[in-house]
Amino acid sequence: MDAFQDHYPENVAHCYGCGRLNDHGHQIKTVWEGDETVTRFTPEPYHTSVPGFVYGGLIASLIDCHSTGSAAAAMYRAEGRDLDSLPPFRFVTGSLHVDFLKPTPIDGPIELRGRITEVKGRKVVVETAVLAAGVLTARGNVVAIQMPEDFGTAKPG
Ligand SMILES: CCCCCCCCCCCCCC(=O)SCCNC(=O)CCNC(=O)[C@H](O)C(C)(C)COP(=O)(O)OP(=O)(O)OC[C@H]1O[C@@H](n2cnc3c(N)ncnc32)[C@H](O)[C@@H]1OP(=O)(O)O
Repeated sequence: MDAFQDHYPENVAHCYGCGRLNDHGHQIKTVWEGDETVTRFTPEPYHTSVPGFVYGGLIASLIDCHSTGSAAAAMYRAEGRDLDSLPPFRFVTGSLHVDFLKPTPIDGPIELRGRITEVKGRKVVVETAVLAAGVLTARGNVVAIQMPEDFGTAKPG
């Protein structure tokens, strides 16, 4: 099955976390499983924090891009639109909160399971459970905001 990220327009497909065109990035892939969004990622040995465990910044990064992708997919779903239909929905991170509940073992795949808890205007809130071998090790809460037309061009105020 195609992942959400396979449908990102080329000009937003370079993100370090989720861009399919970023050779150095994580290139995560997220799909619907019922009402949950799911990303599976296998960490490399160099993603270490304490030996044997995953670096927390990687977990935050995975939650971040899993959530922005989930937000876009949720908005398409809410409008009954195909992921390739135009104009495309693009979401950036307004807020990223992570609770690290337990060390995450590095020796196997990590699963992120997201639930959409709010869709309002340009905002989508995604809650994500991070599991390693079925054990909940972290929880994320992301407020994703539809990218403004002038993103990156507004002058600092
Ligand atoms: C399938 C195809 C999909 C394509 C997708 C490709 C994506 C690829 C990209 C991948 C990216 C990967 C990920 C990355 O790395 S994204 C890179 C990291 N993120 C950024 O650089 C974002 C920088 N910030 C901004 O540009 C602006 O501040 C944004 C756009 C976020 C909001 O500024 P804007 O002026 O536009 O917003 P608004 O004031 O009209 O508010 C609108 C609503 O939002 C609510 N709000 C705002 N901020 C926050 C906050 N911090 N916490 C909680 N809520 C917040 C606000 O209360 C309001 O809600 P409500 O009052 O209506 O309820």
